[in-house]
Amino acid sequence: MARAIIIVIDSLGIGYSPDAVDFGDVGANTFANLARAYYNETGKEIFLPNLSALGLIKACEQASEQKFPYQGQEPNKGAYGFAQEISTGKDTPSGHWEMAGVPVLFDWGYFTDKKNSFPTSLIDDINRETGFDGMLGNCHASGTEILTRLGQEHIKTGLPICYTSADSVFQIAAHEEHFGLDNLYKYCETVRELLRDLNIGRVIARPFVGDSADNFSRTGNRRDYSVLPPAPTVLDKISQAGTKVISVGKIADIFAHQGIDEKTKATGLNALFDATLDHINTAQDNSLIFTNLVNFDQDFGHRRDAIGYARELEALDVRIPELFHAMSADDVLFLTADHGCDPTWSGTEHTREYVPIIAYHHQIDSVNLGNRKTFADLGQSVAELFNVEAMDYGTSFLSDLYRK
Ligand SMILES: O=P(O)(O)O[C@H]1O[C@H](CO)[C@@H](O)[C@H]1O
Ligand SMILES: [Mn+2]
Ligand SMILES: [Mn+2]
Repeated sequence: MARAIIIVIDSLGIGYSPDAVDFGDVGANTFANLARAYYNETGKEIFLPNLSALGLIKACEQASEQKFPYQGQEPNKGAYGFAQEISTGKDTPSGHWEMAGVPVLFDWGYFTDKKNSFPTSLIDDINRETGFDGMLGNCHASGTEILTRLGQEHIKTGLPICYTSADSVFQIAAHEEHFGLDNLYKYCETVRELLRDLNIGRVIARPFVGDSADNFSRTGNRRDYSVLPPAPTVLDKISQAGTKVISVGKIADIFAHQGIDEKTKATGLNALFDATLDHINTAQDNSLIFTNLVNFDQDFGHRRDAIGYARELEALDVRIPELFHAMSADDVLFLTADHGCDPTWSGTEHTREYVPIIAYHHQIDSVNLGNRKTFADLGQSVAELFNVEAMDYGTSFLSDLYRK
């Protein structure tokens, strides 16, 4: 039986979607805009020979009806299309759950006030349950900027740094040594519990190290505490039917550990990629290897670092042939994204965009999958591939991958 590999290039949007106006994101295009910025600042075209051969550039050109500078090839071995999100939010869980066949059609709870973001009653409950005298932050912030601003005070006072964003999140930054990793995780678990009536998607532990504002840096020990997806995802269905579902990176956290049979964590693009390859080299038949490449979003998208993002895409492109080499005759590879995060856009938030859907197996010709109406088309295709009952959302494109 087949194996499937899904790799999420976290935040690689390919052009603002028709509903971007509701998000203030008309004009955003993570991929095209970073390629332009890279060309304008370095004089070089982004070099993506492998991802372009799979159709990534074409998918973006189709989604946005725009051209941008790149060096690569015409699509010649893969299926490529662009998918619109039907979930209400442009956050990571919504994007991942939708691609797994379960869009988020309800509204998340949000902390909308930029300052004094958390309700006083919630802060009181947190202080009482955790035994702390207070918290720092209590505002909207970028996770790196807030360390520069409050990291020192955190070390001095021992109080955790709590912040949020336009996403449905409660984030907690704390020093790995001064505050301690276990204490941070314990604090997060308490907050997760106290948020139960507010419909907040995730509590995120953001541990960091360093001894001054110049060198505070976040570590790979981030942990996401997600609520459960609103319905069984394709991961639950195939896992129950006997497919081994293997998470690489933060996939397991995003799915609240539902429908996951094995997990490997790793930090950084190359380590995540190596872990994915290890699983492709060893996983039994009838497995799904599901990887999230968080660095694109966390280190470049939110940091509004277009040049870094472009270089990271080139670094990913170089490694694509290793995937082909590791894949067996029946294996199917999917590349996609969960939302946009245009590094040339104002602010530091995600952007409402189409995402690419790329598929590859060794016998595939170049196939244009066109405009997909929901990310759930991927989940529906995975359901068909592993022979489980159809999901409620999405249209499978599996047969298109074997069209001659
Ligand atoms: O600025 P940092 O801490 O990276 O936060 C970002 O990461 C969160 C989760 O993706 C988003 O809500 C966004 O605010
Ligand atoms: Mn994401
Ligand atoms: Mn993000």
